[in-house]
Amino acid sequence: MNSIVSASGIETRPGEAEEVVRLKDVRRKFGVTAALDGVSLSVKKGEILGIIGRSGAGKSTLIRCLNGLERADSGEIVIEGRNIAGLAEQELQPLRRRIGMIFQHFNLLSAKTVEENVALPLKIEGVAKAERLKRAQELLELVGLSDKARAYPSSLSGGQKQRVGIARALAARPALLLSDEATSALDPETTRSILALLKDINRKLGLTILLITHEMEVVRSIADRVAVIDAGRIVEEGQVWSIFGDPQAAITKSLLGGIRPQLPAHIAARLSQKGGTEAILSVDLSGPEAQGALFADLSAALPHSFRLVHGGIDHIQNQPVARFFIAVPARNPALAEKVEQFLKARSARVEVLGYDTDHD
Ligand SMILES: Nc1ncnc2c1ncn2[C@@H]1O[C@H](COP(=O)(O)OP(=O)(O)OP(=O)(O)O)[C@@H](O)[C@H]1O
Repeated sequence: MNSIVSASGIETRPGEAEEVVRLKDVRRKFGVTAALDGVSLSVKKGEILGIIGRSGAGKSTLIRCLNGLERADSGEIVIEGRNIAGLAEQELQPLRRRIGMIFQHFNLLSAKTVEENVALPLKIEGVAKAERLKRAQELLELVGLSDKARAYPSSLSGGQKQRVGIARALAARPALLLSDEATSALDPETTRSILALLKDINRKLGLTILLITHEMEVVRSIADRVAVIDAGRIVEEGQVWSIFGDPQAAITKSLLGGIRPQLPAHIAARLSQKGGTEAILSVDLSGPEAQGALFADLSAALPHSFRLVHGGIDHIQNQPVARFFIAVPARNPALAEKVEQFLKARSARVEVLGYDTDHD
């Protein structure tokens, strides 16, 4: 197939978006622990990729391999078309500048003013003072902190400190912004404003962002795609609405437990595997099928065949994502079967969770 070499030197096939980052079979062991056990993934230009995983899954090791602080044992780490695995320290430095980073605890220098903090990456690059202060001003305007240029970090709120962190990360016009739990130390309202800022910058500048987080809400609200890492492996990957709407791996279901409707605990506690008066079904569907009148249609087709127990419709990336729990009379197995068939014909994922005798 024909390939095109773009301005950044990356080969792309026609119709394929340019990849800013590509990892291929990256491995890193610490003793017997495989922190990264064959990770392959890519981030396209202008995309926001979220990486989620439980503690110890390998997220920090992945970030450290990407910014060259950690060496992979094997595999390819390609940034803007260049494999950084195996590069010597001096060769790594200019490539490291192509990656901006923001951190949970901001990592600002307390003895420097806000504008000096923002301009620091440019000072390290040897950019003249007037030019770097001009750039710092532009960036402070972008993050809404022009009036704090001469302030010191200690006088700022957590949200303002993270805005400074974002401005500093963008100073050297990076190809990629790595966000390492950047909102984990912030309250929910401040988190929302920082996420809105990141999304805004992503849209305005076409900035590519890779964010590592244990907060599912962060991924839900700004990421385009999500990859789930577990024991050093990517176990699931796809568009956020699709993965959040229909997670396959047990770890993904568990991580998303707090964000997707769950069967209320008191009902779950009394389910048995047979012998109840009602079967409790989970019904998951996303995309266009989740729109509309599924339950009205079911009611019309099979009157008195179910009762809604719990659930709702969310919207992720403008796509409806529905998860409901329904109770179906168990005395008539043929009816329960028809309900299941009806829902599956509408592309729903249906699972019988158990049987209830004591409904409220
Ligand atoms: N320098 C090291 N020496 C020994 N083991 C390490 C080292 N760094 C990471 N590990 C191990 O590798 C695995 C992955 O660790 P990593 O810090 O990448 O996970 P994580 O997903 O970032 O976890 P957390 O969310 O808690 O920060 C863990 O089992 C960890 O104990």
